[in-house]
Amino acid sequence: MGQLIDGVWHDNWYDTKSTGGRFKRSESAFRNWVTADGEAGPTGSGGFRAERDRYHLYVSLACPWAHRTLLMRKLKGLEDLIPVSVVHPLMLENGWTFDDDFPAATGDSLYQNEFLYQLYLHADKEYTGRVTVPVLWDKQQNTIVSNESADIIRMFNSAFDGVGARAGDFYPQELRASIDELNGWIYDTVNNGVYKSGFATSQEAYDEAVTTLFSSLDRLEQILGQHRYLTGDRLTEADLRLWTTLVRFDPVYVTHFKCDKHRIGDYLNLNGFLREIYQLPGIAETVDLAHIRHHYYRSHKTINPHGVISVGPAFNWDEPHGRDHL
Ligand SMILES: N[C@@H](CCC(=O)N[C@@H](CS)C(=O)NCC(=O)O)C(=O)O
Repeated sequence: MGQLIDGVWHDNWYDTKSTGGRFKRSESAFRNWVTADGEAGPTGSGGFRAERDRYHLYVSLACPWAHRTLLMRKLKGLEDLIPVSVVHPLMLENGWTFDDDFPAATGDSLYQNEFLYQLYLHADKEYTGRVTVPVLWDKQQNTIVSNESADIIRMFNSAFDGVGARAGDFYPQELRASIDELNGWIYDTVNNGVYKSGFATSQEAYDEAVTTLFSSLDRLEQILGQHRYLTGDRLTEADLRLWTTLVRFDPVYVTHFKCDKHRIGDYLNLNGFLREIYQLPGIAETVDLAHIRHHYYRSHKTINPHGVISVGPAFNWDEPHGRDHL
């Protein structure tokens, strides 16, 4: 686990000393957009037109941010348009690697790199910053279009509609204000909240994060008791973004990140919502619990030094979700 500084890899853990034990997530560095016509998107530069067989997605099956992109790729039927490489679940002294000695780890099918940081150097040989997944790669310009999952799912949602994507809009105009508002606090207190709890190195930082996390889960439980999805009766990107954290919660975050006030299985509505989305066509196959559990328990030596993987709770996400009445 480390980062690149002026193009050189340094193996070091997150610095929480300067922030009173608080984990601060860095901003993503590559923020260009694939658009239908190749015009620039909301950030970055233009020149990335939606085309078949031009882009490649690098993910970890363990990572909740990368998982968002796999969900959207699946729902929009982009599997044939945008191939995927999957990193090895362990993220240790070299960061993410392309070792393929773990089921479903593919290696780097484009460049046969050993480490993900080599791909970042391929895009920018002086790169300074974290080396994260997901990465959307452009095979034509040989560079990273984006390493920000929130932006990548927006591109997948609409940019490829003219070149063979499946119909479906998960960020509809009339719900954008509501989706943006939900995304804001869910990102900060839930998606990132579990990491802030787990990576906290002071009691105060942990207490703050875990209290806010469970207040948000209570609030979400209320919302999901009123309607089927977060914004009403339609599945949107806000639901997908929440869901990738929920699916990791009981198998990992409860014990590994000390998010142990309640399990998702204890909440009627959150648990039904988790199951309903899990049961949508194609979604269960995006969930790889072996990658998820091996990654967290074995990569974070500061919080689980011996890498022992807990037995994990029993659950069955195939049971009826009970949300048809909503
Ligand atoms: N804001 C980024 C965050 C991505 C991210 O932090 N990914 C984690 C994996 S779950 C990662 O690659 N971490 C490596 C590191 O921080 O060095 C996004 O949503 O795409």
